Amino acid sequence: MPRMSATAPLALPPPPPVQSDWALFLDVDGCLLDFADAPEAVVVPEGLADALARLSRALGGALAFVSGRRIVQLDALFAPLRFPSAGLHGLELREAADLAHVPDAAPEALRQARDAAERIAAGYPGARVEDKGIAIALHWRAAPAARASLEATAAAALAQLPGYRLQYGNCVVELRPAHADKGQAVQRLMGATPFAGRLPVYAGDDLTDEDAFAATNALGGVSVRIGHREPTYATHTLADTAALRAWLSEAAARLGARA
Ligand SMILES: O=P(O)(O)OC[C@H]1O[C@H](O[C@H]2O[C@H](CO)[C@@H](O)[C@H](O)[C@H]2O)[C@H](O)[C@@H](O)[C@@H]1O
Repeated sequence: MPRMSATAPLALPPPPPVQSDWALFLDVDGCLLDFADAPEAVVVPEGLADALARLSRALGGALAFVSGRRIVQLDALFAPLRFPSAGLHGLELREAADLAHVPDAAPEALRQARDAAERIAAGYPGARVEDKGIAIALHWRAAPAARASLEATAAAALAQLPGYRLQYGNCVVELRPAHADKGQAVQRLMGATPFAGRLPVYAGDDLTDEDAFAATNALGGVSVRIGHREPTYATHTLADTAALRAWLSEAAARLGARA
């Protein structure tokens, strides 16, 4: 596995144009979509769903979302499209449009942690507790003052939740089962049709995407960091969500015309 740069930021190159023999894995929040103050407030920009559908067809269906969100949320955001997807940071997996692996119900200690976090969030307008079933996300994007209390609640709850881990992200800490990650999701998807035999290419922005960058690199693929977060395992970079969408739109127009 390549070493993550922990000192001076690496001058990473932009990725090459998308090729028809690639398997494309896309993170969602902060990568495909701009951040919003709350999970349900994100907007799918005009034309993005069409571009993804065209690109998916041009790649023989080898385009998947790999997200911290639940797959059901991804389907709702991009309805009526249903892409192969990994949800909950790799805990949920749907290799094809009609297949889903649904994890177990939440343990009692997680429900108690959710209730405790909701009591804290009530004191900070804008703070959010997102209930994702077997995982919860404590958000402070619109209420930075809530951060310390939410982080402390999550850390305390972790002691009562064997098999769980904290997942830090952009203005969020999550309590989630530890037994899967986005890297494992990429490995699993690459073993399935229509991904197998293609070159894996992964785009993402956050800490949870580093597992996928490392897995993609180990498979000889191309990993693309969106934004400037350091250190990273990524081998390539694009400046922001708009640059990623432009890269995908160009590919949809070029490869879609040939398909
Ligand atoms: O793996 P991703 O697709 O990037 O999902 C990671 C988390 O994304 C969402 O939270 C983030 O986006 C929100 C909407 O823009 C924003 O309000 C929040 O501050 C971000 O952390 C989502 O709500 C989480 O469940 C995902 O795990």
